[in-house]
Amino acid sequence: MPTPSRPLKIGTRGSALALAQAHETRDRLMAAHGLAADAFEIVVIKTTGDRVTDRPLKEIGGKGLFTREIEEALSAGEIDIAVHSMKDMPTLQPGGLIIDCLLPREDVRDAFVSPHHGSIADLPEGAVVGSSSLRRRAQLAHRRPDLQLVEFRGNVQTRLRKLEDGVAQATFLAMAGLTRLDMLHVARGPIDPQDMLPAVAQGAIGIERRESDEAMAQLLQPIHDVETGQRILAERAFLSRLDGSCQTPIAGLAELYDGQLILQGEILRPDGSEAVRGRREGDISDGIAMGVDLAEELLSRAGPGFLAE
Ligand SMILES: NCc1[nH]cc(CCC(=O)O)c1CC(=O)O
Repeated sequence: MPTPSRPLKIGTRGSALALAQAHETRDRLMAAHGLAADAFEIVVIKTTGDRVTDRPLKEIGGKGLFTREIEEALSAGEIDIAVHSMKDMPTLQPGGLIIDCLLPREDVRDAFVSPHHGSIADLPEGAVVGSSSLRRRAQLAHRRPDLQLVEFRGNVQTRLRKLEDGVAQATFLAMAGLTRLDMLHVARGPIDPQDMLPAVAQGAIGIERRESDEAMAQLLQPIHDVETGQRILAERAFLSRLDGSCQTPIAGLAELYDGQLILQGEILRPDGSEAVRGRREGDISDGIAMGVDLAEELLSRAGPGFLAE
C-alpha cells in the first residue's frame, strides 16, 4: 500500500491522452481507498512510438511500440503499475507482468472529423482522407474505393491542423480519446460500429502490474470493471487467434446484452478490396472460446494468405 514516504508510482506515456488516463486511474484509486493525490506519483516514460514521429507506424514495426519501455520499467520495479490504452497492447504481456484490471470502458466508436463534410457519405468523390490506422484505411477503402488515403500521424492537435491546412478533408479519431481529452466538439459525430467496426479493445484502459505483486492486486481490485474485463477477454482472444499484428486490418467488438455476449469481428485486405465479417453469440463465460472460434471461421472463409500482405 502507498504511504506518504513511498508514493505509488504510475507509469504512463507523456501524451495528453495517456496523462488523462493516468489521472483517471489515480482518481479512481484515491476514491476507492480514501487516499490523497500525494500518495501517487505519475512517472512519464518515452516509448519508441513517441520518439519516431516521421514514419508510418507499420514501417517502424514490431509489437509494443508504445509499451516496451514502460513494461521494462515495471519489470525493473521503477514503477508500480502502468496505465495503457488496451487498443495498443499486444495480446501477450512479457513474462512476470499481468493486466487484470480494466477501468469502465468509454465509447467504443470511431468519430468522423472533418471541417466541411458531415459524414463519410458526404465526402465528394476522390476526396482525401488522412489516417495512419490500417484498420480504418482498409474499412474506408472497402466502403469508398474512390477516396484517396494519406498517412496522418501525430497527436490530435497536429491532425486537426493538417485538416485546417487542407492536407486532407477528413480523418478519424476514437470517440474515447476525444471524450477523455474533453475535445468531443471537434467530431462531427460517432460512426455506427456496423459501418466501421472499432479496433479490438478500443475505449478500454488497462492497468498492468507485476504478477507477483499481491498488494497491488488487492489495491486494484475495487477499480476493476467486470463487464469491461469480460468483453476485452473475448475481443483479445479473437485478436490473438488471428495473430494480429499492427500490419493487419482487424476489427472486433464484444457487447453484453441480458447476460449474453455478442462478439463481432472483421478482417480486411489492407487495400480494402475484401472484407470478411462474422458474429458469435453465447454465454459470457465462453468469451475466449467464442473469440477463438470466430477468428477461425473468418480465417477459413478468407482463405490462405489473406492476412499476409
Ligand atoms: N493508436 C492510438 C490510440 N490509442 C488509443 C486511442 C484512443 C483511445 C482508445 O481507443 O482507448 C488512440 C487514438 C485514436 O485512435 O484516436
